[in-house]
Amino acid sequence: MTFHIGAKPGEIAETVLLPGDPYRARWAAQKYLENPVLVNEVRGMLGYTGTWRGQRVTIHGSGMGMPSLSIYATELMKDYGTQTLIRIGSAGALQNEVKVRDVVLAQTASTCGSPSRSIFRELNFAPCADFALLSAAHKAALNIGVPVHVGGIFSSDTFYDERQDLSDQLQRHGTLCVEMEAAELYMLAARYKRRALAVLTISDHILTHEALPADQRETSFGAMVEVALEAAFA
Ligand SMILES: O=P(O)(O)O[C@H]1O[C@H](CO)[C@@H](O)[C@H]1O
Ligand SMILES: O=c1cc[nH]c(=O)[nH]1
Repeated sequence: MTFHIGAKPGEIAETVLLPGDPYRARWAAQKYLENPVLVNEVRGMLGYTGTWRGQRVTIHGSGMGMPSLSIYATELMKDYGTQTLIRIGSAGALQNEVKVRDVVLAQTASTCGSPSRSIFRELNFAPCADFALLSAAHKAALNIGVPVHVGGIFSSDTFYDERQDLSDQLQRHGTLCVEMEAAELYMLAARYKRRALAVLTISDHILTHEALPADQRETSFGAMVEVALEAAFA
């Protein structure tokens, strides 16, 4: 047990999928894992361990934002020995060719600040995905047939953006989408020498304001979960 995770030693798998939403963790575990067992519910942050094609997997909520993600990712790596961490999140599209329901694989994630900012001081560290996971996820997305984009994303500290100038520069420099956790996940994985990837589903479009209807969220998130599982065990 840790401050924030109630699982006993051995109850967390070496591969963990991390949705921001704990209810997405429950949905994905019940839909994709064999024999999912609830291993954490401290603060309502649900985590389930089961198997996928015979391989042990945990699906655990990370909460919203980098401070929350950093707590769970750090405890998973340091206290439970997690080796592979794949975020399965929603994101807002920043490019016209990136459409609602498309999958984005975050090759790198820019940020204005994250919990790791204080240790990097003046260094603008460039967080990046594990290449083997990224490559396997791309192959899996092509096999599944879901539209997929690979490139840079933005991990924001704010959902309600007040910086149109920043959005304009991100868009101008080819940033595919915005979400709120990947940059810190990649920084932590680099620090602890683990594998990390963010697989994202576009839930809304920053330019067109199109959004995924609530009743289509689950079905649209399925491809992302399948891509993450295929990549983890490729
Ligand atoms: O759908 P999740 O994984 O929570 O991800 C996105 O959704 C939340 C904001 O609504 C933030 O956590 C953002 O990163
Ligand atoms: O952080 C996020 C997540 C989904 N959609 C957004 O616009 N922002």
